[in-house]
Amino acid sequence: MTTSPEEHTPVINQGTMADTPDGHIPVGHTLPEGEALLSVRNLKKIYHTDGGDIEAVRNLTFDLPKGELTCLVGPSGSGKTTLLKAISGLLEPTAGEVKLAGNLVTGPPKNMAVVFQEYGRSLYPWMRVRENVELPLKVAGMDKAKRSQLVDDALEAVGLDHVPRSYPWQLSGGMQQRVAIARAVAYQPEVLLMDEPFAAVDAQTRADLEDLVRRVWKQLGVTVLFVTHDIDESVYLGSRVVILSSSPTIVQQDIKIDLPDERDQLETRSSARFAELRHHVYEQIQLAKQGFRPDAAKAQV
Ligand SMILES: Nc1ncnc2c1ncn2[C@@H]1O[C@H](COP(=O)(O)OP(=O)(O)OP(=O)(O)O)[C@@H](O)[C@H]1O
Repeated sequence: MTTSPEEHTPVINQGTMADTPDGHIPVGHTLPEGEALLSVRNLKKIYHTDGGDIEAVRNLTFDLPKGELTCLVGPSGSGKTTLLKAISGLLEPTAGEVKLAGNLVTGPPKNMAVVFQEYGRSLYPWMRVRENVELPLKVAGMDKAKRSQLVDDALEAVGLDHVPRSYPWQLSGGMQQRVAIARAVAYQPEVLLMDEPFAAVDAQTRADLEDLVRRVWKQLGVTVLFVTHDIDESVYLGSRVVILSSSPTIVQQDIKIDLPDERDQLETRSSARFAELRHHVYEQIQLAKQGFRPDAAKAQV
């Protein structure tokens, strides 16, 4: 039986950000000039390879308002990493643009930090925890007293103030990822991009790290874009979930997550609303895997 995404729409509450009555933010919806911290417009990426062109991202448009925690989910190979690289200025898009606070992104922006999945490769093994966290601040030319205070605060925020002199390889995987998060936090970015940061840690540690991200997000008021292929994680973490289609990628659906702001691994995940939202996102991902494309995309060949 063929299904359409409309048939899978859950009953979702009224939100605040230009959303439709059922809680969906219309695909391609943009905020008025000046309201978005990060704007992605008609972003397209084609990889030119010896074996031919690979159109990874076809046309992506969305805005991130300041202070929101948005999760991006999509099937494997749907272009999540490609998108994040383009947003962080590490990859030049084939067409379209990314703007951060109104400025065109053409290289890694100063007010952005990225946390990758592979913490083992993002930390310098010959530097102690404290030095790893401090490094971007040093590179930015910050004075020693201020650096020291920011590193102390960041290590405390991630619960690692007891191991500042350890080397990364002396720590567990979860602790190493916390060092990577501390480094991003100390840098005080306006936007924090996270690319499947917890994919390589065990389930218990992952739950702790999810709560850490929500805590840090609230404390700092930072705007977060969190990429994951884990549906439960996207619903638990986000105030909004953007669902990507399979490649060549477009936004398939954009939904508000109306769970209470205070989240708890046991309470939230066992609530009826969590189950409903999870079910909805799961169905959308299944549709994406089957090659479903929303109406708005059918005209985009
Ligand atoms: N450097 C590259 N050269 C050629 N093709 C690439 C390159 N990087 C990615 N691709 C292709 O672009 C598409 C999107 O890949 P990407 O890694 O961005 O997806 P993803 O959603 O992050 O995948 P995953 O969920 O497996 O991490 C895939 O078809 C991939 O094979």
